[in-house]
Amino acid sequence: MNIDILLKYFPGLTEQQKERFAALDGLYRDWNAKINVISRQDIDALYEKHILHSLSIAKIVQFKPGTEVLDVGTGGGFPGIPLAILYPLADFHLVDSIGKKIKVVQEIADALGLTNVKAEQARVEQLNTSYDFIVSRAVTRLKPFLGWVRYKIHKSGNNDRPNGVLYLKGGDLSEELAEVPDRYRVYDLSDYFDEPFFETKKVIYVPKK
Ligand SMILES: C[S@@+](CC[C@H](N)C(=O)[O-])C[C@H]1O[C@@H](n2cnc3c(N)ncnc32)[C@H](O)[C@@H]1O
Repeated sequence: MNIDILLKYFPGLTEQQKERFAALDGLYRDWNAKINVISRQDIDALYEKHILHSLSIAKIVQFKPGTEVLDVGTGGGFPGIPLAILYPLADFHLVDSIGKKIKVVQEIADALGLTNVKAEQARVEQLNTSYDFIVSRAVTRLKPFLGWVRYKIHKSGNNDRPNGVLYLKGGDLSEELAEVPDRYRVYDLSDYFDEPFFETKKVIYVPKK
């Protein structure tokens, strides 16, 4: 598998970024055979459905050096690992409540030489740390999620958008969005990516109050 689909949307990748993204195919195939972190039928679509989907957050906010990012319920490292490759000067804390998933994430970060990733087995509710941005995909409904992370976002930052939550979601979100305060913005990923996979995909951005 090759990284052409990433280069189509992120043409300015450095050699080191290209090498790291290219290495993910083998790393995820090996680790997924031992510990299931990606559904088996999805592994062939790793670059589109997992890596590019994770990177879609970069179409909404470009993390400046020193930005602190928490990935809640990272599973096998999504969206945190692809974002950490794209933004080597930002710091990423990837947490999941399941230890064996965190083991895979740590092994992959180590194999890539990613020094800006800290992977930790933790429930997000137990963390006492705070961040500029909180990213996530497929963990829970927005309302309880915003409750979990409410006091974990720094007041101010130096990015082009105010600090907040960037949540990757799909499908009809009208019920879910009706439950949360209306300061969110919805970005349709079909505006950024041509592939049918992105037709129903969105980034929900909720700036800190
Ligand atoms: C469906 S998986 C998604 C994994 C990854 N974000 C992705 O999109 O591929 C949801 C993950 O959230 C984790 N999770 C659920 N509740 C959590 C919590 N309160 N704190 C930390 N992790 C949690 C689960 O262990 C699981 O690995």
